[in-house]
Amino acid sequence: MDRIAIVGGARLNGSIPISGAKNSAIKLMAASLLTDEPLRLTNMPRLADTRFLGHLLTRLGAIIEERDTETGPETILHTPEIVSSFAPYDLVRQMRASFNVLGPLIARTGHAKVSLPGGCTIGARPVDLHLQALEALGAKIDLHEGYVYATAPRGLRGAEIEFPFVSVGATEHAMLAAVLAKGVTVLKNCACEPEIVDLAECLTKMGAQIEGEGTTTITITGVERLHGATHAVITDRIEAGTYAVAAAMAGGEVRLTNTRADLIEALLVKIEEAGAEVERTNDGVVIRRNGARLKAVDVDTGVYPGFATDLQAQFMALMTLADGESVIREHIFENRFMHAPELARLGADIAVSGGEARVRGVEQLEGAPVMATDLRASVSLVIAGLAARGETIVSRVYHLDRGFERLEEKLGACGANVRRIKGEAVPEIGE
Ligand SMILES: CC(=O)N[C@H]1[C@@H](OP(=O)(O)OP(=O)(O)OC[C@H]2O[C@@H](n3ccc(=O)[nH]c3=O)[C@H](O)[C@@H]2O)O[C@H](CO)[C@@H](O)[C@@H]1O
Ligand SMILES: C=C(OP(=O)(O)O)C(=O)O
Repeated sequence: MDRIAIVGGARLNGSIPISGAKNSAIKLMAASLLTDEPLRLTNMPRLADTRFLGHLLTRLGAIIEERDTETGPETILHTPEIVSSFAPYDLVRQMRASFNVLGPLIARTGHAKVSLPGGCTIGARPVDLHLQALEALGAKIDLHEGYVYATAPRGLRGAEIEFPFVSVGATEHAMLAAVLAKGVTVLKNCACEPEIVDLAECLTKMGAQIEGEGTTTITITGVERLHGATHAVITDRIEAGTYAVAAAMAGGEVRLTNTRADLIEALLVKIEEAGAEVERTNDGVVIRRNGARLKAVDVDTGVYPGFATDLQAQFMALMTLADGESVIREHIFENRFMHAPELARLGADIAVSGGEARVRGVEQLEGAPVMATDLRASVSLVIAGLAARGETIVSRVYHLDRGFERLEEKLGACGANVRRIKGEAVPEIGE
């Protein structure tokens, strides 16, 4: 298993191009199952998660071609025929979003057998809302031995569905099924995340009829069939936010390009409150910090446009060096503070109680061996390592590789001392 070594102390100066969003790309890849024509996705991130999902889609009948073009990486997904409606445990357990093949499989073939999903262990993460939405659309769902068995022999029918609380994955899953259902579907209390808007825009290019994406009510008029399209994956706001925090932590001046400041406004306001300078540009954002000490700032995670839970660990790393006490409350996932004890190994002073963490800033962190526990937790340890005295070695970085493309290269180009220590290969899923 690879590890990442960081020697702290270097300021960051330079430019970082932000990749396409993992959390959008994987849903768009699932959407490709809805048509027998090719879907061409540009601005595609090359990540462990997109690779794993590629293995699953190939098993279901997709032909996938990855290209590096002058305008960037792209992937063409073409599923002329669904050759199997079975998504096995080994190909679904690694990543939550693999479960999103269930809706498209039912919509296209009328039946599916899909393993219950995995993903970051940041809470219980049930899929009850996904299944309730599919049932409301006319699917018959049974659960046996860790698998969802779904049938809809007469096809899916439009319905009115009100989610009892906001779920990104359930909103997307319902959209993926409803686009081919007969009649009109009205989804209420939907998530408004930018990745949902991106999915709606791609599905619309494929011929779907969708209104209201980005608001809490989405109306979908089902169509008989969808066709091929070309779509650019939206910028990864979590990657952008992560490097914004890294720049604030290490100091210096970092320009983030190929992204949108408006998508991380809730974070940028907090970075400004903490004392770093933020300049919103046409294609991203510039973060500057001189040597002055950061100030403690409180944060509450929330649904979009609130402060993203996927940036909470990174912000906690930043607060470990702030002057004063910062209170960080996690409202989305019940177990998303696993980075706290690892940050403590570097000298951070953090007290966790339920969904609240109190971070009392210290003058200096010191490098130490630490362990990545999930995707965003792992990058928070890298961020802390950038400002720690001496060397920090982060193990289990396969978590990080799920969602950060060429991290060492991107940080290294700005002067960070970050290198990968190659270890034994982790067996690749599906191989
Ligand atoms: C691959 C992907 O896009 N992952 C993102 C997605 O996860 P994901 O789609 O899993 O997150 P949700 O918005 O669904 O989860 C929100 C909350 O609802 C709960 N819940 C969800 C579904 C359900 O059927 N039942 C239920 O109880 C979850 O356990 C959680 O407590 O949105 C999260 C919230 O922005 C992000 O942190 C993840 O990075
Ligand atoms: C939690 C995440 O991913 P997943 O939902 O696949 O676990 C994430 O992207 O931060």
